[in-house]
Amino acid sequence: MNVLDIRGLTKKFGDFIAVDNMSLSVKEGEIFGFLGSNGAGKSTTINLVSSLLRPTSGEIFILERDILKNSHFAKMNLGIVPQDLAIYQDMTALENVKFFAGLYGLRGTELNERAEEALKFVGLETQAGSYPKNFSGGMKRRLNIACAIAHRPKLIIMDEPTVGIDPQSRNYILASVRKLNEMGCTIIYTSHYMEEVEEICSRIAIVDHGKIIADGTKEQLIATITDLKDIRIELKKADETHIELLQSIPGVRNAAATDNVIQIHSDMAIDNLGGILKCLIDNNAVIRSVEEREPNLETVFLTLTGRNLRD
Ligand SMILES: Nc1ncnc2c1ncn2[C@@H]1O[C@H](COP(=O)(O)OP(=O)(O)OP(=O)(O)O)[C@@H](O)[C@H]1O
Repeated sequence: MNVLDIRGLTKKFGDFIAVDNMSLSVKEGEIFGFLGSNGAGKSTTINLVSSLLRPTSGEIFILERDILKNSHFAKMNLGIVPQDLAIYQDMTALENVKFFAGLYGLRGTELNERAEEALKFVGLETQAGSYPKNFSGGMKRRLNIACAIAHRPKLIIMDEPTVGIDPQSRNYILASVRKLNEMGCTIIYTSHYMEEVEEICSRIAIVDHGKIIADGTKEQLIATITDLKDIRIELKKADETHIELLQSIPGVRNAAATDNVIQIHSDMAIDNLGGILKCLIDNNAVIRSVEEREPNLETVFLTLTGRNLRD
């Protein structure tokens, strides 16, 4: 069964098209990665699925029911972990979870039990009576997750839940995603951290300018670009001139710099590493290291969008 179906979804803000005729299906049991750079349209899509925004056109189905015609059903089956923390500082951790679970219609003993269960799930049971203002960023994120899962939704959408938190909390959140999935939840996980998506997602869609430009397992996506090699050259100082010159070398499909690391995707069949290094040296670059890698998801993203994920 499809837990989510998006058909021909478009959202315009004035003349600007944030989501452009998008179609997408997520099957029960998937951890579905929704990958895109800043402004690609991920959050707008999530806001449409959670009915915070109304589509300009198109349809959305949760568990095969149109969300506009079955708004209560859609709400009960959906848990959203928003990008911006949605927790109240002046309520305790437990009160926060109870408040959100209450919005989904839970009452009485069931409300108390589910709220405590959700707090335990994110490892905050000993902090039930504490106020989030005293929490670390990672603890706040975990509380945010507890608020979204207490009503036991079938579909959980997490919008960049690991932004700006410590590695320990990040690992905790990734483990929670897996555990929720094992418990039967379907997860949509948006991120612009490629490694996370590669690590936990069974299927990945790449979104760019409001469109899905690729959709498949990691292996399927990589198989679309296996004729490319990935060369990384760390320089003392990289600048735009280097990028422009490299782009004119035969075989180089694209080159981009992040900090002082130049990433080049080049035709596997053309032996041009010597030429690339010579070009850099001739243009006064000081080379710190050179590495050639197998193609990965990042290669796919860069090839398809012409940009690094975190530009
Ligand atoms: N309410 C709004 N009014 C006008 N433009 C908007 C509105 N909301 C979003 N946009 C624009 O729509 C585009 C998509 O934004 P969106 O937040 O969906 O991207 P995103 O992929 O979630 O990016 P990020 O990773 O930064 O959250 C952006 O260019 C954004 O500026």
